[in-house]
Amino acid sequence: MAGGLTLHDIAAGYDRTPVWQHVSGTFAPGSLTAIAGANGAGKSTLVRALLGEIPLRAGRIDYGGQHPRDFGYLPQARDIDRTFPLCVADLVLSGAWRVTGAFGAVSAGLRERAAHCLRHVRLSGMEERGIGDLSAGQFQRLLFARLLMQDARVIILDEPFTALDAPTTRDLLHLVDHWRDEGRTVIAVLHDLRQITQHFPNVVLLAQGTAHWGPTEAVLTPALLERAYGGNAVFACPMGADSAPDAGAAGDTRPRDVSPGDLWA
Ligand SMILES: Nc1ncnc2c1ncn2[C@@H]1O[C@H](COP(=O)(O)OP(=O)(O)OP(=O)(O)O)[C@@H](O)[C@H]1O
Repeated sequence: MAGGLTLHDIAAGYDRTPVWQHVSGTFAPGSLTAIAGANGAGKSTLVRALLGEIPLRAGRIDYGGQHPRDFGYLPQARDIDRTFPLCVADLVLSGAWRVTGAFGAVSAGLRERAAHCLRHVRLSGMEERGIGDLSAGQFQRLLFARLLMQDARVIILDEPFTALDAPTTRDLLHLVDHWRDEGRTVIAVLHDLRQITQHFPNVVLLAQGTAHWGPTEAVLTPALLERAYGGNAVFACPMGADSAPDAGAAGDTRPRDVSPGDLWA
């Protein structure tokens, strides 16, 4: 299936006990799927398995003729070293490494495309800035510009909106919608359940060592949420994302309590 991925009864882990097992399902071409679950449920482990970074304990992944190295991938912000001496333009252009090679010449056409990608995320005029001098939100916009530059059919985002203010989150969610409209396959690890119910039609909910996979309204039920997040049925919903009920000032990242009933309000 071009642009799709199918998991056949896979398991993965780091020691003798798998983090999760018996995970089966399809990320269809042009689909938008969230990966959800409590801290430690194995969301990043699933991302690593999809990227081929860790071996599977069981099962197989049908990549539909694609190679995971061609996927667009946005790691968690905490995993990125921003002290590296790169400017904004260099980082965006690095998204085209498949075209340019590691030390390849950059054509005028590629520079024009890079400028277009920066305009798309509202970073025009910052081309010469060092990446270490950007705010967290500007840096995340830059990473999305790099993904635009990469032009991948499959895009995997690991906690893309954590600690972002409402306008930045809204802009980047628009970009995700745009990718879906273009027929790209988007997979995103998210903690904000309201964001998932409002923007992601499909979800993989990791709970108790396996996955519940399907349409979001069929998976994020009170029973399965309780299975995933434990007995008190109250969930942290990061503020700053405009999806939070009574969202406060931009940049306010205090946790908020949201009950399962609120999710579909
Ligand atoms: N490199 C590793 N070596 C050993 N154990 C690991 C490694 N990486 C993760 N784990 C363990 O695997 C389990 C799943 O971790 P993972 O990071 O996939 O969870 P997560 O759902 O992404 O968590 P979070 O929401 O906190 O980011 C955890 O118990 C974690 O401690």
